[in-house]
Amino acid sequence: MVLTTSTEVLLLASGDLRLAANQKCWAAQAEMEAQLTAALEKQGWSVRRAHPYDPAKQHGFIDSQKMGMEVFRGIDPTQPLIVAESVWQYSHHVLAGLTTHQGPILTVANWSGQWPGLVGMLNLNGCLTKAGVTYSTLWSEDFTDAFFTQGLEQWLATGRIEQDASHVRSLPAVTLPSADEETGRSFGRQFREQKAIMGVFDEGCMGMYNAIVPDELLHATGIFKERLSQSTLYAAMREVSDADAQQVLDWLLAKGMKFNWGTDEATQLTKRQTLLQCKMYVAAVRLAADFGCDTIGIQYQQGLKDLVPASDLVEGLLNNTDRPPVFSTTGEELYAGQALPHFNEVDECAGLDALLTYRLWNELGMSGETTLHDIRWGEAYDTGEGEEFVWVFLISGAAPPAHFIDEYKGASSERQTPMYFRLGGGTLRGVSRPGAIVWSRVYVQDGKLHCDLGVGEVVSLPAAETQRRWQETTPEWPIMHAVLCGVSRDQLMGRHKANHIQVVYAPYAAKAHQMCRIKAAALAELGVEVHFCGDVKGVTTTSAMSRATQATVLG
Ligand SMILES: C[C@H](O)[C@@H](O)[C@@H](O)C(=O)CO
Repeated sequence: MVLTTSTEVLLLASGDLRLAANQKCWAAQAEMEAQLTAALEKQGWSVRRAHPYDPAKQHGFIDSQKMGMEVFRGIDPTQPLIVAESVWQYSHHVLAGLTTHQGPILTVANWSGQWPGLVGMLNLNGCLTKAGVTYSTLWSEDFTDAFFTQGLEQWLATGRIEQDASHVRSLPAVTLPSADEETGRSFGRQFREQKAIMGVFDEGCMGMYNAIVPDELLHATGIFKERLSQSTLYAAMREVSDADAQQVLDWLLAKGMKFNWGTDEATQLTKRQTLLQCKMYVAAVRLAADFGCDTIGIQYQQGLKDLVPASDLVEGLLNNTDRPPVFSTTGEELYAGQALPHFNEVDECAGLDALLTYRLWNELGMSGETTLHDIRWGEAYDTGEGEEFVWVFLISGAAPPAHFIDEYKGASSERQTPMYFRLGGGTLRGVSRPGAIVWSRVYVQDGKLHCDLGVGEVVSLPAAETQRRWQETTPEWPIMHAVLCGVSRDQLMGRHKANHIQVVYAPYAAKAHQMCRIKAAALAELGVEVHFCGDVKGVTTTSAMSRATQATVLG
C-alpha cells in the first residue's frame, strides 16, 4: 500500500469491458482528467492516478472487476478518492473497492454528450446508493464554473457535498386528491394480488448492480422472476424459420419503417443482420409466452452480442402495442394486441416500472407504451417560451415507435456502433413526439424500493438542433427532447440514482399530473417509497418536514 500526503487526491477511471470502446474513448477521458487535475491544483491539492495508462492496451481505464480489486489493494483506504468518468463504465469494476474505502469518495463527470460519461457516473451513483456507500457527486463543463468549484472546495474541506433537494416531496409529507389515491391504490392491490412474471434473460448487465432488484423486494410487489438464459434465446432463434423472419420485416416495411442497409458487415447494417433480429423478436415472444412472462429483459451486451446482432430493434418492437404479429408453432397469435414490456439491459427497476405503467395506463383507457432512456446530456434552448433546460434522453434500444413523430414512418434502423456491437444489428430510431410525459425511476436504497417521479414535457426542436444534439451524442439511437417540470439540471443530477429514466406519455398536461399522482399511489400500495420531484399539480404539502428538511446530504 502506498501512503500518501494530506493534500493528495487519488484519481480512478472505470471503463468499459470492451477494448474497442476503451481505446476509442480514451482521448476524451485524458482531456477531462487534465482539466480536473488543474481544478484541484488550483485549490492547492495534487492528484495521483491510482492506476497507470497501459501502453499495450492503449487506454488508462480499469477494465475489469479483477483489475479494480488489485488497484484498491494498492491504495491508502483513508485517502480522498475521485472516480472520474467521461465514458460509459461498468460500475462493478470499482464497486468492491469503494464498498470498503474509508476516505471521502467523489464521483465526477464532464458535462459532455460525446460519450456516455454522465450516464456512467449516474450508474455508479445508483450502485453506491444501493450498496449503502457514502459518496458525493459533481459534474462540470470545463471544471472552472462556480457550481463545480464551490462543490469541490466543500468536498476538499469537509469530505461531503450537500445537494439541493428542495424540489423533492416524499409521499408521507403530502396528500393526494382522494379519488386519485383510491384509483391508484385499488390498481396497486389488484396488480399485487394478480401476480406477474418477470423474464430475465441473464441477470446483471455491464456491472449495473443497481439494476438488480433483490427477489424479496420484488415479491412484495407481486412480481416474481423467471430466470431465463440468452443461450435459450439463441437456441430458440435457430428454430424460427426464414419465412417467419421475412414476415416480420415485410410488416415493418409496409408500415413505412426505413432500414439503412449497406453491404459491409463490419461497419454497416445489412439485411442479413435485420433478418436475424426479426428471428430474435419472434423467439423472444415465443419464449416469453412459453414461460408466461408479463415482461422480459434481455441482457445482450455481454455474450449475446458476440453471437448475433444486438437486440435493440427487438426491444423497441416489444414495447409497442402495434407490432408485427407473432404466432406460436401451433398458429395461435401471442400477446395479440398488446406490447410485451421490455426492460433494456435487464434493468429490473425499469422492468417493474414498465409493467406497472403499461397496465395502469391501459386500465385507465390510455395507450401506455413506455421505455427507459439514458440521461445522456442536455443544454438550455429557447423553445419559444424562453430558455429552458432541454435534456437529451437517448437509448440504444427499447424506445417504441408509438413515441416517435410519425410512428413507424418516422422510424429508421441504423447500424449499432461497432465499438460496442461488433456483429452489428439495427436500432429503432426516431425523434420522440412533443407532448406531456410522466417520468420516474425506481431504485433501491436502504434495502427498500423507492421511486422518484414527476411530470415533464417533450418539446419540439428545429430539425437542425435535433441533428446537432444527435451529432454531439450517438446519432444511431432514438432521442427525446425532454423538459422536466420544476426540476433543474443540477437537482436531477444530484438526486438521481440511476443512468436510466422511465417515460410514458399522457394525452395532455393536466392528465400527466393526474397520472403521476395515481401512479404514485399505485406504487405506494406496492410498498414502494414514493418521492414527488418538481412541480406535480394537485399534490398538497401537509407536513412541515417536507422540502427543506428533506435535503439529502450525500457524502
Ligand atoms: C452501448 C452502451 O453500452 C450503452 O448501452 C450504454 O451507454 C448505456 O446505454 C448504459 O445505460
